[in-house]
Amino acid sequence: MSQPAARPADEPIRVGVIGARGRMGSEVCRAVDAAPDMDLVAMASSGDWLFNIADAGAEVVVDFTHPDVVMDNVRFCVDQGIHCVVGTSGFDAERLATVRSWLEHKPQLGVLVAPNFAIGAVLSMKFAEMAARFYESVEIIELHHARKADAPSGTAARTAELVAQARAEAKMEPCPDATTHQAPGARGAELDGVRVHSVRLSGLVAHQEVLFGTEGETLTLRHDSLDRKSFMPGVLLGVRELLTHPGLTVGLEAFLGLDRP
Ligand SMILES: NC(=O)C1=CN([C@@H]2O[C@H](COP(=O)(O)OP(=O)(O)OC[C@H]3O[C@@H](n4cnc5c(N)ncnc54)[C@H](OP(=O)(O)O)[C@@H]3O)[C@@H](O)[C@H]2O)C=CC1
Ligand SMILES: O=C(O)C1=N[C@H](C(=O)O)C[C@H](O)C1
Repeated sequence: MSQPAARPADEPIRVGVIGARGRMGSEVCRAVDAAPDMDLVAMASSGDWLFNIADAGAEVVVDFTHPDVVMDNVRFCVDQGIHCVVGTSGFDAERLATVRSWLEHKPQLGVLVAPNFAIGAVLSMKFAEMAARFYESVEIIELHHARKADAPSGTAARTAELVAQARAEAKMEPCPDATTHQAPGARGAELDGVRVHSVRLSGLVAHQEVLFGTEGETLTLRHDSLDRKSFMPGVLLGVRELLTHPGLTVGLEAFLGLDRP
């Protein structure tokens, strides 16, 4: 089984992109191309042979594909000893545990799974986690472009998970909700006890509101990605940091120093 080779620090990082023709993948190719410390050595699209990426000597792969195929791509990278930055959505606890198990025998290899690479989205998730214990009610509204394949978004699922953990630690009751009559879906999906509503609208990119409420006040945390360029600094940071962060990292927080109190 391959391990990543020791690398000279002053050489550009050799990066491959899977999903290179997609909305995110094409933006990543442009960002990597423009980064002075990176070389874009391989681009794979659906139907392409992934071994081209290994043959090109990629050290780090960036994956923006589809929840149905991403696990095969990560498995390929781990088998080939290539670090992997994963932006594709669809990761639950079971998938993360599987990736962790693949990495057990690869002590030098890193995989980053980040539900959202935009700094404001990462901060918003952090702020939601902080606010959760102070408000009896919370609901999430995520709003995306109409071509998005999955609902709810990976960001909303992660936000719900973080909020639910904070509420459980504070031993809070379920959110109050007296609804007894409703049209199917009117109250959204329930994730970890948190209601999540998904809007799909042409013209949007990626947006989220976390609504908190308690006696006499509400707090709304809103983040808007208005352009896919908003994700690029985070993706490039992930590529650089993975070289020195073996194992599975979930979320960009650790690479931004936001995992510390
Ligand atoms: N973490 C983050 O910050 C962000 C995450 N995302 C996530 O990234 C993913 C992609 O989003 P987006 O770029 O909008 O989607 P797109 O549909 O625009 O792009 C996905 C691309 O992946 C290609 N693809 C599908 N299967 C394979 C495969 N087996 N091997 C190689 N390429 C493949 C598709 O090709 P084809 O069209 O030919 O099938 C398509 O070009 C989604 O899960 C989305 O939620 C999006 C934005 C930010
Ligand atoms: O599909 C998208 O566009 C996005 N997907 C990610 C998600 O599902 O959370 C990140 C961001 O919201 C954009």
